[in-house]
Amino acid sequence: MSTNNKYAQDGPEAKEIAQYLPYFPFKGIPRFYDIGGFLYEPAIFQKIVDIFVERYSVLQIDVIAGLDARGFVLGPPIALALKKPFVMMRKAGKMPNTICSDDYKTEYGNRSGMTLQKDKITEGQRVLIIDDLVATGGTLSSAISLVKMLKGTVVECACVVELKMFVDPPADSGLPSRTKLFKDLGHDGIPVWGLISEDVLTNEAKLPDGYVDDGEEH
Ligand SMILES: O=P(O)(O)OC[C@H]1O[C@H](OP(=O)(O)OP(=O)(O)O)[C@H](O)[C@@H]1O
Ligand SMILES: Nc1ncnc2[nH]cnc12
Repeated sequence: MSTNNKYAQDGPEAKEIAQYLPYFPFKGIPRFYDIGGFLYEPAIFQKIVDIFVERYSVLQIDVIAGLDARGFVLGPPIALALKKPFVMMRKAGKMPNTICSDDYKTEYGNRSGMTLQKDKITEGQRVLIIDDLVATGGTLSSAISLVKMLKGTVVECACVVELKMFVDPPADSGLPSRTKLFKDLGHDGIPVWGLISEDVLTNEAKLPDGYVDDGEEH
């Protein structure tokens, strides 16, 4: 069974939503995409949820997993609409009785393992993973590992934003490759879907005078 492919990446709906996803220099990178933009616009937030619900309403899913922290904002309304259980994949040390992935890297930082409570996925269950954005794929890889540790199957990883520059960058670019990372970890073949890519994310935030990048990691 496959997804409902009505909404193409960077299609008209994606282009509209992209206007509410500003970017600015933060955490030491030039383009940090801020989901706070669309969360502030109920009609746009609702549109995103509706698009995800439509895409996955035709797929057999047992559990929806959201990633700490921004996947916790997007996952629950989608899980409620699809009437599926929602499980949290949290950064280490936050929940009892967990399994833990290996440490992983994001576009701008190193992370200790991601965790999941042991009883939240059972053997053979079909899991949809949800996050706001995929860049290097380090975070999604940790989530996929957790599902595999509990013998579940990841049906897809779904994100509002997919930064395509990391999918298969030229060797001389210096960028990490998501394709290589997934292959090295045995995750190749697991689908990743993003509604919006950097190609249409053109809303550069106007920075206030005196703006400083006070993000956690540099
Ligand atoms: O594909 P990657 O390179 O791994 O980057 C993507 C991840 O980075 C951000 O999370 P972050 O760890 O900054 O956590 P936050 O949601 O708490 O800000 C984002 O929400 C994704 O989970
Ligand atoms: N460019 C980016 N913007 C927002 N969150 C991110 N997480 C990893 N890369 C990111």
